[in-house]
Amino acid sequence: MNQDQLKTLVAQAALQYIEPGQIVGVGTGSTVNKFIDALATVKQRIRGAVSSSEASSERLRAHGIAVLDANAVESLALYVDGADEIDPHGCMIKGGGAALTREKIVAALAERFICIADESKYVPVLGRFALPVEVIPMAAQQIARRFAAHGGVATLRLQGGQPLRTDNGQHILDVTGLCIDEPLAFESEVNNWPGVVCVGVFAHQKASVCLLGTAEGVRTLRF
Ligand SMILES: O=C(CO)[C@H](O)[C@H](O)COP(=O)(O)O
Repeated sequence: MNQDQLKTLVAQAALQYIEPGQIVGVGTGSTVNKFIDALATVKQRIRGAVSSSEASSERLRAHGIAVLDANAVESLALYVDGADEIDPHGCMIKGGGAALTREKIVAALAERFICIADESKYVPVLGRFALPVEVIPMAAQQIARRFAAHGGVATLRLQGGQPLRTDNGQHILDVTGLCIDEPLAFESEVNNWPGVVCVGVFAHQKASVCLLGTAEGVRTLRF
């Protein structure tokens, strides 16, 4: 099976967690797009979705799935999203699709985070994937210098030759050269740096379950 087929497999497997009448938290990315398509097949059974990006909202609406405002919801039973990396404790790097801030907000509403990922995302230690960090533009260089003190190299993410603007109107730094072996402490530290909107380490909002697509089928990891 190729990576695309593995994404389809785990996206469909996530449907087993959907219960009648639920409002589903929905992430962002190519794996989640497949989940949204799968969710459309059971849309009569759910009340709607809280979405983590404009792109996911658009896809949900195109399928006729109601998109609710996060402020209108007190809690969600579950949040389904992909990851760029996931470690053996369920901590993740996310934000490859630049939606990390809203992803963390919706994940924080949910009792359970169901991560859907192909096996290439499963790593012993986080940090091989460049860590996305959403920043206020005027703080970008000082944040880059702080990462340099940690051995990281921060690069401003571009789109069409211009700094990418997130759904929140901010910039993204992608940081290479990090070895994130204490994700909880690292997430807390970076969150405290002035100008950081959101760091793409998900340790406080880690996965409860990961549906990992492998050549042998879906492996369920519980954390
Ligand atoms: O964090 C994300 C978007 O901000 C995605 O979940 C992550 O990038 C994985 O994406 P994909 O399913 O396309 O591999």
